[in-house]
Amino acid sequence: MTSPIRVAVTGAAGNIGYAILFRIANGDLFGPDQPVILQMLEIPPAMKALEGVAMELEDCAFPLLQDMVLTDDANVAFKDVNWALLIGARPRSKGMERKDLLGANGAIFKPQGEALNRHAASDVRVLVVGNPANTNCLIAMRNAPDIPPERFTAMTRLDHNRAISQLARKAGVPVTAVKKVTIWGNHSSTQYPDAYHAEINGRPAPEVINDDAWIRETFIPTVQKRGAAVIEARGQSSAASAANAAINHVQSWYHGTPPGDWVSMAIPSTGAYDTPEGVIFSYPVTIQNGQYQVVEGLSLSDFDRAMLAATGQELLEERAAIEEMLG
Ligand SMILES: NC(=O)c1ccc[n+]([C@@H]2O[C@H](COP(=O)([O-])OP(=O)(O)OC[C@H]3O[C@@H](n4cnc5c(N)ncnc54)[C@H](O)[C@@H]3O)[C@@H](O)[C@H]2O)c1
Ligand SMILES: O=C(O)C[C@H](O)C(=O)O
Repeated sequence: MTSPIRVAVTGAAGNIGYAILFRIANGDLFGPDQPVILQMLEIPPAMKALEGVAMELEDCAFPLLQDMVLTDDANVAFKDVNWALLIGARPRSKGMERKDLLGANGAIFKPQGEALNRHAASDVRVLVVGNPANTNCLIAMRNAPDIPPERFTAMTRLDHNRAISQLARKAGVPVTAVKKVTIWGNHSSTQYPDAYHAEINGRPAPEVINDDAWIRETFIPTVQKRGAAVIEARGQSSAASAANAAINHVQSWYHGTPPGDWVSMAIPSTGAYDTPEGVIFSYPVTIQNGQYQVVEGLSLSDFDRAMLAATGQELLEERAAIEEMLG
């Protein structure tokens, strides 16, 4: 029997937790033959709710769900984990920017980075979803000095998926016709959703769209502000689409990217395309055998460069605001 993969999920009794746990237990991350063990972390007041979620997981009788751990101790939750999905954090409410959460949420990621460093399996890979995701990821990474930094990533896949859908709708094509979309930089309203290097049915997206004003004045701000639009409409931040994007992120990292396409992942900056060092920056990446690589050789216009510079600058400012939390 294949040995199980241990997946830690923090904030497991929260909204995203509720949308993601059942899919993981169903085998959506690693396929239909790979058993999993869910190691779920919550804070003490949410433990009772977590017990209810665990009862429901049990009631699904998922064949691949080999065991569950429910705990309010990060040392227990991260014991021997192969994957850590760091979701637990406060969501923003109407009128807030994600970086307004930095003080409250940043403090969660220092002890979690330390606990991962002490207890995770040697092959651990980390996805940070809790906002502000890039800078929380930086905090966790810097407090886990024994884990190779490239194992720490933050989620811009939801923005990536949003961008695909917007382009497909505008072009009147199925989402599968849209490839090579990129989200550059921060998971924030300064992110740069890049349609200029994208393809639709194998042709340059700007040529197919043939409406540059729409790209600049509608597409880019729609993707940048979609999280806020969902909060405005639902009264709560996106949960099912965020869970779906987290599943996609892990799937791509685990199974690889298909030929002729790439995905967006926020990773420790490589300095590529003149991006700032020492932050978690989202790039276009291809993935093979569990290793991601930034797509090289894209030619950037002045507009692209200005957009990258703006989001890079915001990441530097976020880092400066939490400098004391970096190990
Ligand atoms: N990167 C993205 O694209 C993206 C998308 C959607 C949401 N988010 C972010 O994900 C986070 C979670 O969103 P949600 O809707 O599930 O929120 P939620 O409030 O429904 O759930 C968060 C859960 O985290 C728990 N929690 C708080 N502190 C914790 C800690 N120290 N350890 C473990 N658990 C802890 C809470 O008890 C709660 O159950 C928010 O920060 C939200 O902004 C990110
Ligand atoms: O926008 C938010 O605060 C939630 C999330 O980051 C999103 O993009 O939907």
